[in-house]
Amino acid sequence: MGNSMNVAPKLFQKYGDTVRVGPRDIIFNGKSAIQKIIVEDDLLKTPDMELVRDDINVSSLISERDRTAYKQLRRLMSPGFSISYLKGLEPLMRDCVKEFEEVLDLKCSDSNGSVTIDICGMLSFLTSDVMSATSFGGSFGLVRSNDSHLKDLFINRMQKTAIFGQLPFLQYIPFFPGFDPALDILVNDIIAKRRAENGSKKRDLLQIFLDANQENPLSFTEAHIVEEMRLFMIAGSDTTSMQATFAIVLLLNNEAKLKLLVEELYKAFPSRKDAITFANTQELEYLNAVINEAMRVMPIVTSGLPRVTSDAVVLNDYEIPPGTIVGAWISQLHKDPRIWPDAESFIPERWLHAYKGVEVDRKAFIPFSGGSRNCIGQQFALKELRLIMATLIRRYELEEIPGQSHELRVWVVPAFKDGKYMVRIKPRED
Ligand code: HEM
Repeated sequence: MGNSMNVAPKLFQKYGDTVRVGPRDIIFNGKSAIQKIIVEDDLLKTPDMELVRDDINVSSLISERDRTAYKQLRRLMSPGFSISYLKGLEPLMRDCVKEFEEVLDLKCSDSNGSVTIDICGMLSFLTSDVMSATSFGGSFGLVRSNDSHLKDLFINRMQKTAIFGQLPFLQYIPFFPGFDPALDILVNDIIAKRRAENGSKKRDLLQIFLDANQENPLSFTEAHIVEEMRLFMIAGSDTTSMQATFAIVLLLNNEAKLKLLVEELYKAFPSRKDAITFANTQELEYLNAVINEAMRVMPIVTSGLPRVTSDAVVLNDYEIPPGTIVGAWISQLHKDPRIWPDAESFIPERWLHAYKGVEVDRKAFIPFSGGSRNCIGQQFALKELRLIMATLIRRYELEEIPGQSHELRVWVVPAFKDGKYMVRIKPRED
């Protein structure tokens, strides 16, 4: 798994847009095949989605495969991602970013003005604080405490779930470490605290889960609440933090592009103290172009989106039989030189006007997937990315520590092989 992001592109290069990688397992590149798999035919997720479940009988928004049950879940959770609801989350998100800034400022002043930090680790703490603050009733405070303990509980559980899903016998081997009960204790404490607050009803994801449980305690059980919280914490934190880190890597390695972004941000926020908000970052053209281009060149979804055919379907001129696993490689599509001139290069300008005579083809850019199973957190993530990027780039000078490897490995999302990305950071003058 760790190296699949590097193997698949080589297979496509060698064999073309359709590569059979197992008896009933085919990976696809090409706009029409990917659009058909993900959007037009909206094929079902694969049975191995069950591997991300703690308990095979307890599904979540991410792992539910049955179309009817999935629709009900999605309808239940959609209010938690509506535009008006997201607007209400802004103060909570901004408080987390403000805390991040205070911690950065303190680190700089304690070190005579500038400091070397692992920006990847710090952003991962920040996005976990944002998820816990906006969705589960209170920030974990990881940025302030610099203690990864709470986050590790979620990550370790995810890893164990995947290991036990593939090698179930391990659970029965004496002394093989099982699930750490600390995660359940943490989540159950959060739930108990919210139930005790009965009077002041918050309208966050946790409350949506609790209300669903109160209405239908048999179909949306306590175990479902825990499962949703666990998976939302994972889907909503390291995805955004890694994408922000990748945008920084690209900017620090493309000085001219960084300069253009800094200019746009100085114009929008002449003083270092100017408030950076959802509204005043939404329309910043170059910032949005940088974010799109970073998602294209260094995406966090680096494996194919796996789906399974229920009927025969024609993809890339091949008739694919029912019961075949078909992988839609969006990361490959995003770098297809037939669609993107200078596909491997970081060129935010292509999002502003035709580049080398070619307008961006929006149907060839689906970083949040499409169809019924698209990312429910897309708008949440974009708003968060704009706040984080505008804050970091407007308020700090960043410089990459030279000689670092940019090599990646994939677990749930890609991570640096060295586990960190070090930058020198210094508050900007006004
Ligand atoms: C840059 C950030 C993000 C990217 C690029 C991203 C990308 C994606 C993609 C490609 C999928 C579809 C997977 C598939 O089709 O198999 C997905 C699903 C999902 N994402 Fe995101 N995501 C991001 C951030 C978030 C955030 C912030 C949240 C929550 C607040 C979130 C929650 C989810 C959930 C719950 C699903 C499953 C949806 C379903 O199956 O109905 N994501 N994401």
